[in-house]
Amino acid sequence: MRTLFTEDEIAQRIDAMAAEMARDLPKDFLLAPVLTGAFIFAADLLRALYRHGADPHVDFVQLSSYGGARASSGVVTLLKDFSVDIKGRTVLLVDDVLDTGRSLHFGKGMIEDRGAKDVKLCVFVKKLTGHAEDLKCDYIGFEAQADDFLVGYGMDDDGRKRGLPLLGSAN
Ligand SMILES: O=P(O)(O)OC[C@H]1O[C@H](OP(=O)(O)OP(=O)(O)O)[C@H](O)[C@@H]1O
Ligand code: HPA
Repeated sequence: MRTLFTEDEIAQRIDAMAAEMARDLPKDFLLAPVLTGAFIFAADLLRALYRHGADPHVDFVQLSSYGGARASSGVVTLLKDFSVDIKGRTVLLVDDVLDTGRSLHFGKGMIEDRGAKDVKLCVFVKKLTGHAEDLKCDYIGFEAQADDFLVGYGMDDDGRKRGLPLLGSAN
């Protein structure tokens, strides 16, 4: 396992992202993390937002397309829907990694279909893949190479390594 970004680098980057979001987003925005991978990033981001004066509502959605594999199945399955009505709201959809882009594309489509006022996309790390879905992210923490299989900071390798506090590459 190779370290790509340390705990300190991650904390500093999240603080800077939160400062930008707290400045730019409306006071009543909804923070929507995509389970499972985004739960660690979302927890740190939420507390950094609070330190910067933003106090959003939080609601989770759960999507799955990889299972235990290192490559996308190509099909995104909705495992848990939003619990709140998102009509008319500004939603910040938060994921751990953008790879093919299918998951965020799917989540964004759901939010738009439900009549949100605005959808912003935020990702902890964007892989420099030739994205299957052409998605514009509003907030990007880090970039990684397409051939790195990322682990740690919420990201798993067949269910393991989510708790690793840094961002690593398994290959
Ligand atoms: O851009 P993509 O190619 O769609 O890949 C990104 C998605 O893949 C992972 O989810 P996964 O399906 O592995 O579920 P998990 O979050 O439960 O690990 C990750 O958490 C992202 O949601
Ligand atoms: O590189 C990755 N690591 C873990 N989960 C992932 N889901 C998409 N890409 C990745």
